[in-house]
Amino acid sequence: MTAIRTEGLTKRYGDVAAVRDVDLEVDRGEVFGFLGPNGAGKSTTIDMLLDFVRPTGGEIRVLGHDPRSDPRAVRERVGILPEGYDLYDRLSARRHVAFATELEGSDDDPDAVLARVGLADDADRAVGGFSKGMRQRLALAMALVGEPDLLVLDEPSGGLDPNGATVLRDLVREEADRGAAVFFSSHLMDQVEAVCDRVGIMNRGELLAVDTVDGLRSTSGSASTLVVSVDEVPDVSGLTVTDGVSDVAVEEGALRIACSDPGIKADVISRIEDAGASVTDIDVEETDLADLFAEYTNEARAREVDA
Ligand SMILES: Nc1ncnc2c1ncn2[C@@H]1O[C@H](COP(=O)(O)OP(=O)(O)OP(=O)(O)O)[C@@H](O)[C@H]1O
Repeated sequence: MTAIRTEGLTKRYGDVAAVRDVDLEVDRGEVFGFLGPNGAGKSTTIDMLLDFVRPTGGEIRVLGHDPRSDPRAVRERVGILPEGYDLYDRLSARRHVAFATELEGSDDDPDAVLARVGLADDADRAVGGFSKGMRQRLALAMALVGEPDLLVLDEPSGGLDPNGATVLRDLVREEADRGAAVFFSSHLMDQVEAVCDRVGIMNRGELLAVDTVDGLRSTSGSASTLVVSVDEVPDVSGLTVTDGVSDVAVEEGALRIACSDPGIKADVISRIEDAGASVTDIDVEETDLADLFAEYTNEARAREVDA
């Protein structure tokens, strides 16, 4: 079942197109990472999914409902970790979660929910004394109450230490495995890369690409970079025309060969040897999501400058 579907989703603020013509589909059981630089339109998109902001154009369905005509039906089944959330400093962590269960009409045990986010030992403490990361864990616990069909997490990694980041990753996978869709926005590429089935890259209101991380790697033309150290740099002008090689650079006794086809590496190495060089070392650098993200957003900027 589709958890989120948008068609031509658009939001204008005067001359600013915060979100432009976005078509998006996220399924139940899927973890979808929503990436983009500041001002890309991520929060505006999330706010439209939850009817906190009204679109100026396009269609939206969340869990089969139009949030504009049926916001309650949507919010009842969605667990939300908003960008800015309110906690009550004098109340305990347990009281916060109990409050969320009352609102949801859920019979979840608040202590069990707090244990999932690593706050079991702090259940009785007033949250006024909580650190930033502990507050973030508590807000996440409140979003988990009631087994939502869709989790919408706006920058969920904020303030989390490495242990908290692991807890978050495990929780996200558990929720997807029980059939929930997880839609989260983030600037932290390694978090997104580790946990997402697919990612969408937003820039200046436009959804530039939607794919798996591997899919983005192969369409960007740089799945990985082969770094081949040689005793003497040979003439490799023929290499760039090889299918599967998207770029060749020479750098301090090494050739850096960007490969769009991961299967081309052995062939590339034998061609370097055929050109008369002795290969002294070979290293493979996978293109990470941060590189891909920079590539997509820089390309979009270059197109705008050209236009
Ligand atoms: N209420 C508003 N009035 C006018 N412009 C707005 C409003 N809300 C958002 N915008 C504009 O819409 C664009 C997208 O903003 P949005 O907050 O959705 O970006 P974002 O991707 O969530 O950014 P960030 O990562 O910084 O949170 C920005 O240019 C922003 O200035």
